[in-house]
Amino acid sequence: MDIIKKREEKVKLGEIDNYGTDFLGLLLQAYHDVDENRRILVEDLIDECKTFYIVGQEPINSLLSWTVLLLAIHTDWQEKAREEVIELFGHQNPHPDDLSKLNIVTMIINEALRLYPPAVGFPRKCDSEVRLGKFILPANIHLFISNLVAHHDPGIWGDDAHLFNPERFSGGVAKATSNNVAAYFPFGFGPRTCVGFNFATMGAKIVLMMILQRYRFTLSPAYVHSPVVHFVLYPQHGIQVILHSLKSEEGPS
Ligand code: HEM
Repeated sequence: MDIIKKREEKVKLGEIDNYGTDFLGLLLQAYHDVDENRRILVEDLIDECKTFYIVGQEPINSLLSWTVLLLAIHTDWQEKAREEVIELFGHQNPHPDDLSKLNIVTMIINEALRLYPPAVGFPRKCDSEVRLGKFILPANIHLFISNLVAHHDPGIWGDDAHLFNPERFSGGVAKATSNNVAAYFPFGFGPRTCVGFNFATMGAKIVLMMILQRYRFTLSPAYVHSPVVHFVLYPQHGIQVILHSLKSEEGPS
């Protein structure tokens, strides 16, 4: 509330002439909208801030944790990813405009999201009776649509569904799912699909690349595999890896 009040105060005192063009600014404009029908309540404003604060961090932390685990085990893919990053960016910080050039890193992120989707599913309610394949779903039924289940279905992904194989995404999602793209939905689908999709994948790629530029990592014997769902899918006991600085490997410079 402090941040909100400070911004409102600045507008009141004429220090700034609008609430700002960032997300909070847009929410504040909606809260102060002169048109009653468009105006939002202070509770809505606070709820939106809470939602973005939580969903803006936890799922990305989850994605990065599982990706680091997978690459600590599959060091061949870690090496391939590092080669790609060094070739594209050298030791410079990656620039968001160049992320579309990434191939291997994108395949790895896709595969990590398949095996360990941070949001393992989402609830839906049928407004009216609907046919879903051979099922008739009655009105008002509550459903939990699990991407975790779909992402591990050998009928879609093949016998290696449970294995880490980023190569399956080399031709994109359509090829990986044999043109059944709805079978892969780490960010949901339809009108309520994740609004943070681009931000999340961009952030995760940048952090991963910055780690790859600086460290080789292997799995610590202390690691105990125990994925649990508590809002997101996270490693209950953390992910212990051993970092090897690439600077020290290169020798003194
Ligand atoms: C790896 C990271 C993320 C994953 C896997 C993820 C996944 C999801 C999923 C599965 C949904 C439900 C979609 C549906 O009901 O169809 C969702 C909704 C949402 N996500 Fe994300 N998310 C991630 C990051 C983010 C970030 C960074 C933000 C914001 C900065 C964000 C904001 C939202 C919001 C606001 C919704 C609700 C959309 C609505 O109900 O209209 N997410 N996300």
